[in-house]
Amino acid sequence: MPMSHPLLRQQCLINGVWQDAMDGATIAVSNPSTGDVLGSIPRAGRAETKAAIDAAHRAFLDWRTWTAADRANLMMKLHDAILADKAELGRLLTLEMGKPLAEAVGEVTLGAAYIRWFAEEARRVYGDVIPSPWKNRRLLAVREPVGVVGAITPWNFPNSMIARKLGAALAAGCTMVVKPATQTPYSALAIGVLAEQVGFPPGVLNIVTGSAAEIAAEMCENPLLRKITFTGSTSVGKALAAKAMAHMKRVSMELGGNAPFIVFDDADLDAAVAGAMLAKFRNTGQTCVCANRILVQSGIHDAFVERMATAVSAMKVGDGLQDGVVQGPLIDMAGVRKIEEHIADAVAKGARVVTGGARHALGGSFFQPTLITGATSDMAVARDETFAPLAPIFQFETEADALRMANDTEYGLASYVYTRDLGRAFRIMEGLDYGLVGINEGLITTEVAPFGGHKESGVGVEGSRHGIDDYTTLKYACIGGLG
Ligand SMILES: NC(=O)c1ccc[n+]([C@@H]2O[C@H](COP(=O)([O-])OP(=O)(O)OC[C@H]3O[C@@H](n4cnc5c(N)ncnc54)[C@H](O)[C@@H]3O)[C@@H](O)[C@H]2O)c1
Ligand SMILES: O=C[C@H](O)CS(=O)(=O)O
Repeated sequence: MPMSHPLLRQQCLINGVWQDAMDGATIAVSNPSTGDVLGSIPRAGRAETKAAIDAAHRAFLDWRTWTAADRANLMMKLHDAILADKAELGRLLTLEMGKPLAEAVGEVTLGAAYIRWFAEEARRVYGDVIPSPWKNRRLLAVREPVGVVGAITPWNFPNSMIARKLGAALAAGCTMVVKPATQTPYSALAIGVLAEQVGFPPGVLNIVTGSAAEIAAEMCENPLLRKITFTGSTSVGKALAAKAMAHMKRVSMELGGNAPFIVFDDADLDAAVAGAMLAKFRNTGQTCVCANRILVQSGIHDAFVERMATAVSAMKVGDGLQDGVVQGPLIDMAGVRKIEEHIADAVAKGARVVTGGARHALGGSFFQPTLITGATSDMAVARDETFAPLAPIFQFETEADALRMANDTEYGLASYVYTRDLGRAFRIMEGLDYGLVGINEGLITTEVAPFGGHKESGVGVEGSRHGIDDYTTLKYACIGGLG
């Protein structure tokens, strides 16, 4: 019996019609806190995805003719509807993903903010009137919507990762086919419910759940689909980008991270500990911008470890719907095995567990928030994205050591530095090879600022005044015969 929730839909949304997979196949969706089955979703594949792309193309031919102001007005109705239902959307998100309810409602609020931001940006998609080199011609460069967009999104932020793509796409005049993560489909489907309620025309937003490989293959190969935007792991993103480029699709890739969190001797200790707790343990350590390595200068090291150990051991672990819980379960047992591997590898190479280090007494995929010291660059935790509540402390001596250690990774998404020396703050910010830098701040994401990675953390930028560009194309018009 599926759970009771006012925004629960257990079908795909294609051309404004809620529908099952053509062969009736389904996939169960479970609550990671309890293991209970919440419901199911269609196991759709290529045929359903083709139908969704066809619908999105037909809708695009009309949606692109709407004025930017009319698109923006409808987007603001979606923004208002999301905020009006943020409590229920947050509860649904916690049920399917496990994050603490306050974080879930915060994510829904951020998702609405992306929709509002791009509703405002819709009317600022400017082109150029170019000074002509010819007396009898006039030159224009016009920004137009790229067309039908395929979006594939992760489980860790099942609302805001869709909203920051959907907002930019709708504002630019594009239509979309979304494939949400199989573990967390209901937040996406709930956005579909609200879009339908506020009056988005059928086919503007389509949501297809099921076989990731089959759905992605249709997105890559279907000539009516012009762009693929992906948020997820670097390994999947690289493979998907290669397939998409084989068919000359535009691609945006928001991929994995391995954020350094640098603390200098002159840092405000309390602020640095508070920032490290946010950057490391938000979403139970399952964010792309999580501090994966905490680099602490030797002079402040012991004091930092003592304060951090107190904060880490004080966190309440449990079902995200329970009051006071700040750490939920990992999404699945694969996540548990990965943190166990990282801890075992680190200890075998000389690290010390200060607090945590084992599965939580609650069982299932709950894990003790863990702090280790004596971490070194030869450890797995230094090279791979842990994506779990594990805080490894590395020690460094000089500014040059800190930058070298921080940049010693193929990733380049988020980074953080705590210092009260302004010159040092700029030297480190300018030396970090990352798309995002938090200076004396551990949580920096906002819809108004650009979000995108360097190196193997991705291609493209989401949010900010730049985020809409990837959903447009430039057309050059040369008007001659003017006598
Ligand atoms: N840079 C960012 O903005 C950002 C944001 C959130 C998460 N992430 C990254 O995402 C990862 C965690 O999310 P995840 O576990 O859902 O990632 P994932 O790559 O396993 O899955 C992401 C999406 O891709 C789909 N997918 C899986 N295999 C596929 C395939 N072969 N072809 C096409 N699609 C496929 C999944 O169903 C899901 O919808 C982490 O690495 C995290 O850093 C990055
Ligand atoms: O996991 C990656 C998300 O982009 C995290 S954030 O909420 O956008 O910072």
